Amino acid sequence: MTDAITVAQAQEYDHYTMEEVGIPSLVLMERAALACYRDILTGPFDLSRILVVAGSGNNGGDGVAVARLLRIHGLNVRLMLVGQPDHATEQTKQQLKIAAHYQTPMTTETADIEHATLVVDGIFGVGLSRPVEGHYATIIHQINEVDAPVFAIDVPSGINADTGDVLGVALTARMTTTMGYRKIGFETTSGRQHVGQLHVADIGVYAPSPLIPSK
Ligand SMILES: NC(=O)C1=CN([C@@H]2O[C@H](COP(=O)(O)OP(=O)(O)OC[C@H]3O[C@@H](n4cnc5c(N)ncnc54)[C@H](O)[C@@H]3O)[C@@H](O)[C@H]2O)[C@@H](O)CC1
Ligand SMILES: [K+]
Repeated sequence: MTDAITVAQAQEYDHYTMEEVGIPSLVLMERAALACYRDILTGPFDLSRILVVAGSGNNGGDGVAVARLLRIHGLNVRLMLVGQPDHATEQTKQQLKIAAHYQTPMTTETADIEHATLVVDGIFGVGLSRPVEGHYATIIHQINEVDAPVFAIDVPSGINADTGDVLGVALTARMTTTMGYRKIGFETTSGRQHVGQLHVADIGVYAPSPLIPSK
């Protein structure tokens, strides 16, 4: 089994793939979203009422793309943004435009958290860099309180992917689909407990290696 990697390595490999290899960020994002969409459809989930919760970073972008894919598939999905849309990354803004094209229903109602049969977590991924507070913490607590299982995109939000530690508050996922490689923090007791069933998605991001000339 290939080695687990750190957050820094994940970010380095992403950067290398986009800048050296030349695969655009949105292509990687689309591949990440398709992998999550496939794992959601084939997973042990009740897909009657899906709530996708998205932050303003690229983890959120993955989430917005997953919501759009589920919508096109004809499922009852709603998208809840927890970040500031105007602070969103360029990729996430583009994903919001595409989701709007397909009339992906949006919600701000916390009642939709209670009514969900599945919550898809696109709040934070490997970009989590400080304890979760404020509105983000409130939403994570509300999701943890309901029965609906959580599907986490890349990293269960609130978990430090290098240590598995909870940064303030974190979601406990039934399943996590992480991009490219397992993360070292997922192998700790806390990491395993929050990640649930782990899938690793090949999205075209690989460590620079002698087999693949980097220059
Ligand atoms: N780089 C790429 O093109 C790809 C990235 N991918 C996705 O992008 C994610 C990484 O995206 P980002 O680097 O944008 O970061 P995240 O989307 O993980 O985090 C969002 C932003 O939240 C802020 N933040 C950190 N800790 C916070 C806290 N405690 N409270 C409030 N805000 C906080 C940071 O500014 C961070 O940029 C990966 O986990 C993965 O899901 C994948 O789509 C693969 C391709
Ligand atoms: K996440």
